[in-house]
Order: sequence, then structure tokens, then C-alpha cells
Amino acid sequence: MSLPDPVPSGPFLRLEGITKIYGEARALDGVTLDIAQGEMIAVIGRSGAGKSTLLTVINRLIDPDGGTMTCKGRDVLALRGRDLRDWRRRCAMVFQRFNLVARLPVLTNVMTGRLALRPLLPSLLGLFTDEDRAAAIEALVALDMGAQALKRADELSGGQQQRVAIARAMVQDPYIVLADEPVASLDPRNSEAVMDALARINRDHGITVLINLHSVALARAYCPRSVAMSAGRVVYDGPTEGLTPQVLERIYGTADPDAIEDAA
Ligand SMILES: Nc1ncnc2c1ncn2[C@@H]1O[C@H](COP(=O)(O)OP(=O)(O)OP(=O)(O)O)[C@@H](O)[C@H]1O
Repeated sequence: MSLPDPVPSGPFLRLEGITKIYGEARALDGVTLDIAQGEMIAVIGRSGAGKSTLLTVINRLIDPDGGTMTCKGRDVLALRGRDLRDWRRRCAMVFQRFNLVARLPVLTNVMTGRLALRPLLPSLLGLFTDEDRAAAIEALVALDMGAQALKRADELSGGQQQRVAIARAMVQDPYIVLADEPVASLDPRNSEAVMDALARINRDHGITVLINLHSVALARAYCPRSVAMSAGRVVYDGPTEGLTPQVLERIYGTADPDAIEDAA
């Protein structure tokens, strides 16, 4: 899909009335959201609130049952074939479990992000170009992971593996990185390194970042804007500093940070 170059402000992605129903569960229930290019947004809320579903609908891994989604005015839900593949690579996902190939070198893992940019046959054969290699090294260096490039992925700590996954997302040349609980399985030091990496790609490369987080403290430290979900609905959308104890009580039923982490 050929979109105009990203602009620094104004709605980039617009969701209106997005609904996703699984049997009895309304995973998303009329979600309306405007996202500007270059934002770094935390998505918070209790377990089952719809946070993961929101990211996968944006990426179009799943399609909603209702509502509209536009990117710079273009109907994202109408994209098919090559345009849809292009959209998915422009919305790079980062998962809690990294999804790296354990026995392959870090560099190869990152280069697989480039496969989405290429015709199917070379992709199937896993053939990488010098350009792929250069892009992968550049992304690793940008995230202070250059020295690890030739190690096997499973030799790295969880935080380092997640930074490799972020480098892999970067070489997809994304408009937006959708990170689904990227630090949920990491200790505080590694969580910070991963959040720093996401903040860096946001700040230095202008990539919009949407992160599902269990921790309100991390949202406060890294994300100027928070979107809180409850039962598939957006119940708060505004500055993260506006998450007062009263607002948290409304979102989680408690304002106690430990109880919030357990509920999320
Ligand atoms: N594939 C599916 N089939 C059936 N129900 C689903 C499916 N995916 C999600 N749901 C339901 O949709 C609702 C929202 O789930 P979702 O995973 O988006 O929540 P979440 O906020 O990301 O939760 P968590 O923080 O636990 O990951 C839940 O009730 C969940 O059980």
C-alpha cells in the first residue's frame, strides 16, 4: 500500500466503533481511538479487557465484526492480498515470548523481519541480501545489541532476546510497533532495558508505539498517553499522568499497584 510519508502530527490511525465478538464475550465493544504518528501509548486494563484483541485487530491478524479503521483516510479493513501483507509488515508485532528461532544466530533472526518486504520465492528460500544484513546490523547497533549479532538467540537473556525481537520489528520498516505485554516475563532490570529500546525507536525513528502493559508504573515512566480498557471498552484515554487513584479504582477496582499487576 503506498501511503504518503508519515506526518509529525494529526490522526494517523483512526478506529471507530470497532467490535469483536467471541461467542458471549465482546472482546472489543465499540472502540473508538485516534492515534497520531509518533505517539507512544500504553494500553492498560484488567486481564480479559481486550488489550491483545485490540492490537491484533489493528495488525489485521484478526478482523473485527463491526466498525471502521482508517490509516490517513484509507480503509484498512478493505485491504487484500499484497496490500494486506504490506499493512501487516507496517504494523510490526512484538510478543511477550519473543518468538525468536532459538538455535539461529541473532543476526539471522533479525533478518527474518526483512522477508516481509520481499517477493515470496526468495523469502521461502530464506535468501538474504547485503542490504538485509546491513539493515539488521544497523537495528541491532541502535539497540546496543551489535556485539551479540553472531550469538545464538538462546544464549541471550530474556531482555536481550526481546531487544532482538524489537530489532526484527524495526527492519520491517514499520509505521507502528504493536507490543503485546513485551515485558511481562522479564525482571525489572530487563523490563527497563526493553522499555528503553521501545522508547528509543519511538524517539529516534519516529515509529508509533502501542504497548500493552500490566504495570501502571511503566506506563507512567515511558508513555505520555494511556488508553485503559475494561470489558472491551475504552474507559480512559488521556495523559498517563491523569491516572489518579480514583481513575485506577474505576479501571481495576483498586488503586493498589500490586493488586493492579495481579489483575492485569
Ligand atoms: N480466540 C478467542 N476465542 C474466544 N475468546 C477470546 C479469544 N481471544 C480473546 N477472547 C476473549 O476476549 C476477551 C478479551 O481478551 P484479550 O486477550 O484481548 O484480553 P487482554 O486484555 O489482552 O487480557 P490479558 O491481559 O489476560 O492478555 C476475553 O474475554 C477473552 O477470553
